[in-house]
Amino acid sequence: MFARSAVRTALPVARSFSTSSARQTKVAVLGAGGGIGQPLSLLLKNNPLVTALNLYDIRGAPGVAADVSHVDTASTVQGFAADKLDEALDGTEIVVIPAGVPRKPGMTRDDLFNTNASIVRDLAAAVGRVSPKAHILVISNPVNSTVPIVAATLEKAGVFDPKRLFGVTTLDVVRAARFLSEVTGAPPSETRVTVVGGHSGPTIVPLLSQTKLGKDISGDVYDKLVYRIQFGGDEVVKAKDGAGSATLSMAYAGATFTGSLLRGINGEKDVTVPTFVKSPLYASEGVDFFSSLVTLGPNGVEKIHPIGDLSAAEEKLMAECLPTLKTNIEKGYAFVA
Ligand SMILES: NC(=O)c1ccc[n+]([C@@H]2O[C@H](COP(=O)([O-])OP(=O)(O)OC[C@H]3O[C@@H](n4cnc5c(N)ncnc54)[C@H](O)[C@@H]3O)[C@@H](O)[C@H]2O)c1
Ligand SMILES: O=C(O)C[C@H](O)C(=O)O
Repeated sequence: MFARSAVRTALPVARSFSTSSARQTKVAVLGAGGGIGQPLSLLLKNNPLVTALNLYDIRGAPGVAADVSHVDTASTVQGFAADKLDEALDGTEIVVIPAGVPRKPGMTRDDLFNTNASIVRDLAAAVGRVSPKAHILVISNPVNSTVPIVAATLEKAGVFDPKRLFGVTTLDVVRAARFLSEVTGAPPSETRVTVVGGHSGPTIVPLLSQTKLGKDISGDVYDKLVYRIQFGGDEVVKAKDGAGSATLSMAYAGATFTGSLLRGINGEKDVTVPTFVKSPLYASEGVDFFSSLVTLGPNGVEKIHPIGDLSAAEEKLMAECLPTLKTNIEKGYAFVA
């Protein structure tokens, strides 16, 4: 459908940078006391491009902040209790949102909508009021709906900038690299896969045909690999047996994506990773948000890359993805309207 994109699909992990020329960047984590929030805050404390870290939660953030603040990196850390949201957001350039409830076995991500939609809407409204220029990174599920909820909330407030809103789909990319490496025996650094679409079961579309080591996988091995990438979240939910969903791998993925955005904001060129953004790619089919390779720059989204050539199997996956994604997005919009 589209010409194959020439961009590199490698997943940049959080790396060390010289901070001498880096600008000051205050990052807020909303939901910092949770299963994702705590390790994510620790990993962000370890990123030299973060100069100040504001940790907010309705429960426990000051304790997490006191703990993380002892790590001997340069950034400052402050914790904010439930009634201090505006203070937590003041002056922030990046707001990462892992606030909300996780799944239990037997639930879909969409089953979280009733609880998480209002949490995300209220946090987005506060960001729009206090830090309208902040980049917002949404982790809370269902991502396919919570990102449109944030967009619609900011639109209502007259401050929506589509270049600054991201659904974090990095865990799908992390899983795809890991699982493909298990099939091929090659290290994950050589098995990077662009994963497009959304973040739930059939809306997750791994483009194995565009990878050197994945393009010839077929038959049962292909089907099982795609299924594992699409339903990797369920694997963790089942193994945790009622105690939640992925937290540690998600913290790694969230810190990786935040690190990529920080590098783009700081002027590094060609930082190109998959993320769920307001996108023209399938807008003609009524799908306003879509995850694909995006180049990140000082103002957030710099370029949304074409999907590239799809194999017949991927065309089929895409045909399954789009109607569900469209429904999920419309549900998010409708909640705010
Ligand atoms: N995008 C992804 O790939 C991905 C991966 C894993 C989990 N998730 C999602 O992330 C969310 C969090 O998962 P978790 O395991 O950390 O859950 P958790 O229950 O361990 O933590 C959630 C935290 O959010 C806090 N919270 C609730 N309401 C809040 C509010 N109004 N303001 C601030 N904080 C609030 C809670 O107090 C809690 O500390 C879930 O919705 C989960 O489905 C997304
Ligand atoms: O599976 C979940 O509910 C959490 C997350 O979206 C994941 O992919 O691990």
